[in-house]
Amino acid sequence: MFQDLIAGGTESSAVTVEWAISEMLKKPEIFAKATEELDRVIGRERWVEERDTVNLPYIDSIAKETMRLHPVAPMLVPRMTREDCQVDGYDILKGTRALVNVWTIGRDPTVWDNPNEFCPERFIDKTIDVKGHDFQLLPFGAGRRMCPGYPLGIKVIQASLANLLHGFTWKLPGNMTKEDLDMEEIFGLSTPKKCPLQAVAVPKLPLHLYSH
Ligand code: HEM
Repeated sequence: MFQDLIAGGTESSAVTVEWAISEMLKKPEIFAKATEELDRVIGRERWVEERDTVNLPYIDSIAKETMRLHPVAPMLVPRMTREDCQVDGYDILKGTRALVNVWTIGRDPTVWDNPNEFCPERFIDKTIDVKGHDFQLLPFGAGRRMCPGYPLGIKVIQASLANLLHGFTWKLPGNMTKEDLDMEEIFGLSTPKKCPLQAVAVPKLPLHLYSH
């Protein structure tokens, strides 16, 4: 069970961070905004620590925007109705298997402006969170079977993304252009990238910070 918890937690965070950097390589101006925030809040003499993340609203918005477009579990975990009920005028019989398609909710044009555009700014100064109360953004699910690891998951995503952006300048390899970057996903129980991201990470902090 512990192995499952560790594997589930680390894989989900790594997939999310890979999507975040891929989306940013498609829209390089976002790197500049993230770098501005990191330089202002952290400076160039140290790495980002977990306690810093509350002071990094733009990094938080990048994480949320990535989870909106690329939820790790696009259909959550299936539910079974325990009694007959009605949802939005539809009769649902007891014992029906119900799937909540958070992937589609995250791209619903009646809920989101320009839903297919990666735009972290949409979360700036908004209270919308990933704690299962804002039904338009449910990357960790909601209710009694919501992800119990979400406080850890969100912190791992924020801290690792912040450090990867703080410590490195990101580029596409060789002559590759942002148009060449493949954004296809494998659609199943989870949604990893079909083609793993290949990118060049160039250190940008003082060299002694990379020594241990
Ligand atoms: C990026 C990080 C993570 C994401 C996006 C994520 C997402 C999810 C989602 C969507 C569910 C299903 C919730 C539902 O159907 O309402 C789930 C369930 C679960 N997650 Fe996570 N998770 C993450 C990290 C973690 C971590 C770090 C742990 C443990 C340390 C964990 C343990 C679990 C467990 C045990 C369940 C099953 C809960 C149940 O069925 O009652 N997850 N997760």
